[in-house]
Amino acid sequence: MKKNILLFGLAFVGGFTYERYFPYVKAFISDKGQKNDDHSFKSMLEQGNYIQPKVIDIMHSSPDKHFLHNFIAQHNEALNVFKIYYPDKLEQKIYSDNLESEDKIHLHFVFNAADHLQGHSSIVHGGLLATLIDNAFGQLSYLASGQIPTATANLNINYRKPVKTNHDYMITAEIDKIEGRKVFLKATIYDQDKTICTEATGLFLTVQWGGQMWKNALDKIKEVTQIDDKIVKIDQKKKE
Ligand SMILES: CCCCCCCCCCCCCCCC(=O)SCCNC(=O)CCNC(=O)[C@H](O)C(C)(C)COP(=O)(O)OP(=O)(O)OC[C@H]1O[C@@H](n2cnc3c(N)ncnc32)[C@H](O)[C@@H]1OP(=O)(O)O
Repeated sequence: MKKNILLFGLAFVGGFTYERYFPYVKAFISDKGQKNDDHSFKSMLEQGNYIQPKVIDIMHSSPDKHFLHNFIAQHNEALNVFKIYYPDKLEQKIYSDNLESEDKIHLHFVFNAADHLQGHSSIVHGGLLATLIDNAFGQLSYLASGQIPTATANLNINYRKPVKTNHDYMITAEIDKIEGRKVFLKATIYDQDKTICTEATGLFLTVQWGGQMWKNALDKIKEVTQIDDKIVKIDQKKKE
């Protein structure tokens, strides 16, 4: 009888652990994120010591619902390339203290949109560019405000040149200033010749929404990956 209870208990705990962690483990060991590792900006980002945290690939593959990650990044035919790069010094701060408001932290997002994301023929839909920039601002402001969720209060976009499908582009997002709950950001989309195609500014405000959801997601990922040890440093990888 006791043995049966013990077996039942073990099965229950095993099932719970499997249910909770397996999707993350699967995402972590999957090579999904490695398929589109090459792009036009790779050597430039390597020289600038930008890293590509593995956690981002996990977020793209995770079962947690998120608009961009689930709708676009996971759609096999939408983005030929979608890679997020953080500066090395940001990596050390993600799970610890706040970024200093004066830090000019940059995040870089490299993307190459497939034909499925065109508006006019061979031109990436402007709404997609707004989404990518909004999401970049959302990540950066979340990290810059010490992992407090933020909401878009204002987003301005100047579309200077068409962004073409099936070409590599880079979004650079940075903090302009932080004043209390207000995070002011700016972003630029460059083509492979470093020509500016799109410029944006944004105002994000810290809010009470969904903080626990993001915290839970990051905690789960952290537990599975022991993130501090497993973040992939592309410059180190290259030297190996
Ligand atoms: C390891 C890596 C992990 C990464 C992990 C990343 C996780 C994280 C990723 C998340 C990535 C998703 C990113 C999606 C981002 C959205 O899509 S959010 C959804 C779209 N946005 C919305 O729905 C917001 C709708 N608006 C609102 O709810 C409210 O207007 C707001 C924005 C919360 C502000 O309302 P409030 O809190 O009542 O603030 P309020 O008192 O009105 O204003 C405060 C101040 O801001 C100013 N202000 C407010 N609005 C404006 C405005 N539009 N323009 C100028 N000033 C304004 C006010 O004038 C006031 O200024 P002061 O008088 O204090 O100087």
